[in-house]
Amino acid sequence: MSTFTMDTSTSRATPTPVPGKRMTAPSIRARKEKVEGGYRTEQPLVMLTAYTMRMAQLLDPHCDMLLVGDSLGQVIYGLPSTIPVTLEMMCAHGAAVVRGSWHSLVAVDMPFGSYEGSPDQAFANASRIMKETGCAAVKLEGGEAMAPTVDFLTRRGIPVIGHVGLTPQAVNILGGYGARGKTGDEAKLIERDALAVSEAGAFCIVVEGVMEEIATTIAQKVAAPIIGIGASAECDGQVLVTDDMLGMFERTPRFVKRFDDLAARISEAARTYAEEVRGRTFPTADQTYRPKPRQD
Ligand SMILES: Nc1nc(=O)c2c([nH]1)NC[C@@H]1CN(c3ccc(C(=O)N[C@@H](CCC(=O)O)C(=O)O)cc3)CN21
Ligand SMILES: CC(C)C(=O)C(=O)O
Ligand SMILES: [Mg+2]
Repeated sequence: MSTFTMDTSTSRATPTPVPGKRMTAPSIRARKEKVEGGYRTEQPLVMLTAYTMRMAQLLDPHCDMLLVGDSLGQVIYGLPSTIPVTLEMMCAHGAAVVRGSWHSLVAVDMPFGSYEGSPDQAFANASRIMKETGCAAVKLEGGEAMAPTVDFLTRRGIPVIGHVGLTPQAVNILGGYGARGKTGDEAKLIERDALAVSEAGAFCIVVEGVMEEIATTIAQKVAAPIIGIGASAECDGQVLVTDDMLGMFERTPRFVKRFDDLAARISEAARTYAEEVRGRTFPTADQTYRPKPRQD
């Protein structure tokens, strides 16, 4: 069954729109229910990162949400951290991912420096991201300090995903990418951050690189679904960087499971191609334009 049609007016491969089928911020939020003693999620939420149209097409049917992560700084652009990532990069890749998806909610990371200054700055840049990409939500890093900004955006029509625990844009403050919440005091701060962002209106929260105990507490206490990355199975959903999960990266954090070894497969394909070009065994007649033999 073909899921795509070619939109000839733009010559772009675009998904056939299915009205009303795309996941929405309220539908994600509603996956978590109030029960006695806290909150729980029946079926875990599935999120992966995507940066390109074609990858979005392939991942979209299997996910609830696609995240255009600022990890594209490292993954796509070879930058040393997410700090140098620009609004222009996020908009370009965000638009590509929206064009390649029709089912998953697409969220775009707000890059470092585009939202921390004030709620006004955050609104100006988040609305630009939504207008230029067609995404349904933005994600921003930070806890209590960002709660007023999360509140400001959500009251003005912008669904927000929070991100607490290991927040990579704060790498220069944290001093590295080590797991967070190893002391009781730090654990309390991360819990307060998640609660503050949830109460400010975030429809879900990414919790990254924290001890399992914290994830257990937060998942139970916080109304917004908790999407974990390196935060144990106690979360309401999981996210990974797609390139990590496909085995495209040499060195990956401990929390990554490799579901494939694409790096090895790509190297092998390139090696075979080079061998055949050099040995003149590619191209063959099948890949060569020749006049058709006459039919009469
Ligand atoms: N490819 C990729 N995957 C990610 O998960 C990711 C990015 N890029 N870029 C943005 C942030 C940065 N993240 C990172 C980066 C490194 C580690 C890491 O090296 N962790 C080590 C422990 C490091 C330490 O203790 O200092 C580990 O073994 O888990 C973890 C998360 C998560 N995000
Ligand atoms: C790892 C996820 C949560 C992220 O923020 C990113 O890909 O930038
Ligand atoms: Mg990010």
